[in-house]
Amino acid sequence: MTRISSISLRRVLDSRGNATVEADVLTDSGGFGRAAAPSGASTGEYEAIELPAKEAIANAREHAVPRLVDSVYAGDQRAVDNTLRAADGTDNFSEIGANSAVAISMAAAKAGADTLGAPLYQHLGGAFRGDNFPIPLGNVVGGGEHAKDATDIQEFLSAPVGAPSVEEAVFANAAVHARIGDIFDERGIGAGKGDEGAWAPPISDEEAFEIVDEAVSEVADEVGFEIKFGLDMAAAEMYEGGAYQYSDGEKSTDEQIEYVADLVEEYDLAYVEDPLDENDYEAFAELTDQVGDQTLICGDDLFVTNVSRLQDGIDAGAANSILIKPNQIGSLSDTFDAIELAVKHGYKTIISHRSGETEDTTIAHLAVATDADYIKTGTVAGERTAKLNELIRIADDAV
Ligand SMILES: C=C(OP(=O)(O)O)C(=O)O
Ligand SMILES: [Mg+2]
Repeated sequence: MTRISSISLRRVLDSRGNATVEADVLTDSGGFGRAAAPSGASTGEYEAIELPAKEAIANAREHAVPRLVDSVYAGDQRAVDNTLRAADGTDNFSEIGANSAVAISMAAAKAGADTLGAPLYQHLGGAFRGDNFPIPLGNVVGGGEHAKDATDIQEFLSAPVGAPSVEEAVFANAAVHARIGDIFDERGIGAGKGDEGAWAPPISDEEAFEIVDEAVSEVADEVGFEIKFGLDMAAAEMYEGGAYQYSDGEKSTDEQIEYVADLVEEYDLAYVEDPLDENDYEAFAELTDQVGDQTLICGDDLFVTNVSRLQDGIDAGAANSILIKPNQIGSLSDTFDAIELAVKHGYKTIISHRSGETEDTTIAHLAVATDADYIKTGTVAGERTAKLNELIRIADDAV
């Protein structure tokens, strides 16, 4: 009933104005699914390969589409993804492109859900999902690879850990974003916005900590529940010549560990993503040993949603949480495998957008389907609110 009858691939715009791959999957009985690949800027060294959109589309049309159409059932996600892997023939989707692969994989899941008449989160997660919601981590200030002449730290993330509902959490993050804009006005700081819609001010990390801390506690007082904040340090992007390069000087690995541990203490950080280089499991383990009982130490570029890198991290005690980005690995099945391994070992899971996004809402459903602890999908820009609003709709049984 969910047999794939056709697949169309096209170039569409992402939020940075770059071309990305959109896939439409149709089934014999009229089910339809459409999904688009996101794209990273601060990509991990070990991610699956994104090809230029035209090349990814041409290669997928030649190698993957003929194997899927009239043969594979969209409702059988493993079969779809195994076929994509077989059509590609490499470990990292460098032949058909992880962008074509993930778009087809997600579109097939949506076509399967549509044919079955179920919301995507229910098709992926089962009948008992849909009551628990992830805490949204909202990027409110940032720089790094996402904005020029702004903070060294890539993302300062509002974390409404005490919110009674996903809706209130989403609005709390928007209020923190707005309050930070007011503080910039009060201080005469002119701030543009980075790729994800976070403020991108020309200030030091130190001043950003002060401002985010103030905004978070003011909004927490207003809304009446706890809001903390966290960071994505994207430290692999800063690591050069054996040290972490900041605008005001460099830090050795030991100094970086001490700096992050002190920040966790001083600001009671809820979350720290990629505090160290993506090849340094040992330093990650040292930091996790020091502060892992107080905060989440999360691997993004470290794990790249890859079960074998995650297993290495589990063995080394390198973190206590994992960022999950389907396009880092190229298929939903591989994404689920990473989530299952993480959960089995007590890791928290954070489903994430990329800095280049589209209006696609698959990750909102993925987060609910897998009962993820957090979702990181921005705060205010349209391609970010697409996911946040979808979470609100899921909670309202309106999908
Ligand atoms: C969302 C992120 O950015 P990018 O998509 O550029 O990797 C991140 O690093 O977590
Ligand atoms: Mg990251």
